[in-house]
Amino acid sequence: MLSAAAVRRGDRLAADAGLGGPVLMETAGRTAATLLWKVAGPFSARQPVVVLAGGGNNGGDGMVLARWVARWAGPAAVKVFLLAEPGRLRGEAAVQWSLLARAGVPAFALAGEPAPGAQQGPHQHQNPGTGAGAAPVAAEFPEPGAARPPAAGSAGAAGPHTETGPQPAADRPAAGGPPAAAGAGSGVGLAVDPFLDHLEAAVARARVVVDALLGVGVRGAPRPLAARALQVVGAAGVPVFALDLPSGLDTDTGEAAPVVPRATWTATFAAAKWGLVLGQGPERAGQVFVVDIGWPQETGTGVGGTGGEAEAGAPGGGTGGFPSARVLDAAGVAALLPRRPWDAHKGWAGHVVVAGGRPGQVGAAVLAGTAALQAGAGTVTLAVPAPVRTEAAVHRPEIMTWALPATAGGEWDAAAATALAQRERERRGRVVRVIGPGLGQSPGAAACLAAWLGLDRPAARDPAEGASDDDRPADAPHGRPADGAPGTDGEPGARAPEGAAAAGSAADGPVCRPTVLDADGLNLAALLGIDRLRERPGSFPLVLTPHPGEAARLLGWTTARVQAERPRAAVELARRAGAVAVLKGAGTLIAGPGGELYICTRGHPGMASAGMGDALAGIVGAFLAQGLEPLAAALVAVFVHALAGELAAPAEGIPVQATQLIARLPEALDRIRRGSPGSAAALGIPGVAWLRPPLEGDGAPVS
Ligand SMILES: NC(=O)C1=CN([C@@H]2O[C@H](COP(=O)(O)OP(=O)(O)OC[C@H]3O[C@@H](n4cnc5c(N)ncnc54)[C@H](OP(=O)(O)O)[C@@H]3O)[C@@H](O)[C@H]2O)[C@H](O)CC1
Ligand SMILES: [K+]
Repeated sequence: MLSAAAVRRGDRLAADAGLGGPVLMETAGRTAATLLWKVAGPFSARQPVVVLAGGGNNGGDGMVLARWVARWAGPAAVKVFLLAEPGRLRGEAAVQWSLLARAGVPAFALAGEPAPGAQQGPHQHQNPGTGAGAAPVAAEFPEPGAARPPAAGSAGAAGPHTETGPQPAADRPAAGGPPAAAGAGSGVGLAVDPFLDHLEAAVARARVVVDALLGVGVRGAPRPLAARALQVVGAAGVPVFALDLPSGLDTDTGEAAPVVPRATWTATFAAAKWGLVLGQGPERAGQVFVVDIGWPQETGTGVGGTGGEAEAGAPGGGTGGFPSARVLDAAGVAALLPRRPWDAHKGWAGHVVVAGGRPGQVGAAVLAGTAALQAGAGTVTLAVPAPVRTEAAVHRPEIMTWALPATAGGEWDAAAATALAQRERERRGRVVRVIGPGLGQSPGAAACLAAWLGLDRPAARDPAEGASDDDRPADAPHGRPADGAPGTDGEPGARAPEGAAAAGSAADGPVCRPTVLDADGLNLAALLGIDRLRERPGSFPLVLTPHPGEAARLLGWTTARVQAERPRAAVELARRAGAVAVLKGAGTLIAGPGGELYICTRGHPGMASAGMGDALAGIVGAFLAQGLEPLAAALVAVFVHALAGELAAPAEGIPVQATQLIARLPEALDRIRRGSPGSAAALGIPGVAWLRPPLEGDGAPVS
């Protein structure tokens, strides 16, 4: 997942490695043409493709695509509208414009003044690739006010002609003339209004419109002329296939002016861009495909190396804009999953203690505990205030309950901190805490949290912890992943050293254990101060799972700022807490304390419902309990949670209840192990992968 600045850097690295613009553009345009054919083809003169091209390299990509469609289906199957004066094109776009002429692709462009001394007429395309000798380079597309009548022999001169050869100027359609004349009158330069009229007529009859107007080079909202052309496209109601980004979408933030197209498909090049997953990006981009255009592997990007879904890394770690992130994929997650030895017993898979619940909010703790169980925890206990114990116990017979000291009103009492630690010591095996679901923010709960985090007094190691792994087979793999796991680099999978799994205070006091903080656990931590979390004794594994509101409280930002700067917010949470941070929401982000950043593109809006966060916290706890290091546990949990949410939904966006998601967790795990969800192979085009494969829910199989 890249910022605009990182894309520019990746481009430079590719060029330095000998893969210059022409090669990359040809790969981009041709692969996009193949993909377009697959999703919307076949094309013909009766089912044509209309390409709206801009004067930059995004337009160049569109012209390459047009050339290939013409080659496969004949020139009449495609029509190009260049919203620029051909004489002002430079570099690769100029080369592609002249190649269009040789391919006989019908095209319209804006009229411009011929350059002094420029050759006129059909011969000018003999001078390809320079754009030189043509009009002086303009800094901008002409605006409506600057529209000029078509100048005979001007704009069309350097550009395409028809399959029947260049036509005399007299054959060109007059302004407002019949667009069907595109064959005979192609390559002509038109004033703005007739250009837009022709575009409108062509789009109305098109099978699909390719949006190649603006890519990552866009600055600000589309200017008036570009906006008018995009309006024409949007009004037609024809499916739109966007190249790199829907034109005008901000590459980094996903901000979109109203005219930015709502594409049905977007083919994005080299790696996904933040703007496709943030802000309005997801609703404007439609189904996003990541196209490997051959950036050298050293740039750290591309989809080729994974054998799976989109994986996009940081060329040099991301410069400017947002930090770069890796896209979680099924293959990478599968490599991190814990593998149970055949003789595993329940102690092997650890013990999850959910500390939460209070009168009226017992369900949150129950959901976290049930999710932990379904995700593979060996044993699960709900540690709750005594008055709600029975209520907590009735849901799942497999789950134990501990009744802890409570106030008269049933809230947490400060004495519960020590009571919980005492009960935990009676357990063998790895104990992991999930603190927060339904906890409340009472003074007693706050005191407990500080004690559990070891932030109430100096702490030391828990002597009981030394025996914790005794009942684990000596050679149990603890889910250690293969090194170099694609999609995750393997590094998060390394299991935390045994000693790091727990640190704490004297045997009679509170003990610190691997911990997941969620919900009110986070709100109370915000009151303690996020920076204090770094002071926790022994730096025991800690995973924070805030939603944007909780993240805002932790960081002292507004929720709006967190949402506008999600990548930065996630990295900041992890850095300041010295912990793993999971910033929930559409495109959940997972950040490690060392600056690692991942994004999960799976899941769907139907998962925005009560109890989903509680379930996720429990799942993270389950993978910590099964021996995964915190970053690996968070990555696996987020992906499994999202996939289970997809499996539980009959269709995208249909509401899913937390209990339904939890019921699908074993199936989600199984699918990931088998490597089935959304593999690139299912798409059938090497080097092209879904950023977010189609929903695999009930009744919605991958097609
Ligand atoms: N990632 C890769 O390795 C490759 C990407 N390719 C494609 O190239 C584009 C980026 O190309 P670039 O030429 O840098 O920029 P664009 O084509 O996106 O846009 C530049 C033109 O847009 C005009 N512009 C800019 N802002 C606006 C605006 N707000 N309204 C209207 N017009 C605007 C700009 O005009 P100026 O007068 O402002 O200069 C340019 O005309 C990338 O997205 C990929 O599609 C390569 O093909 C392969 C390698
Ligand atoms: K575009």
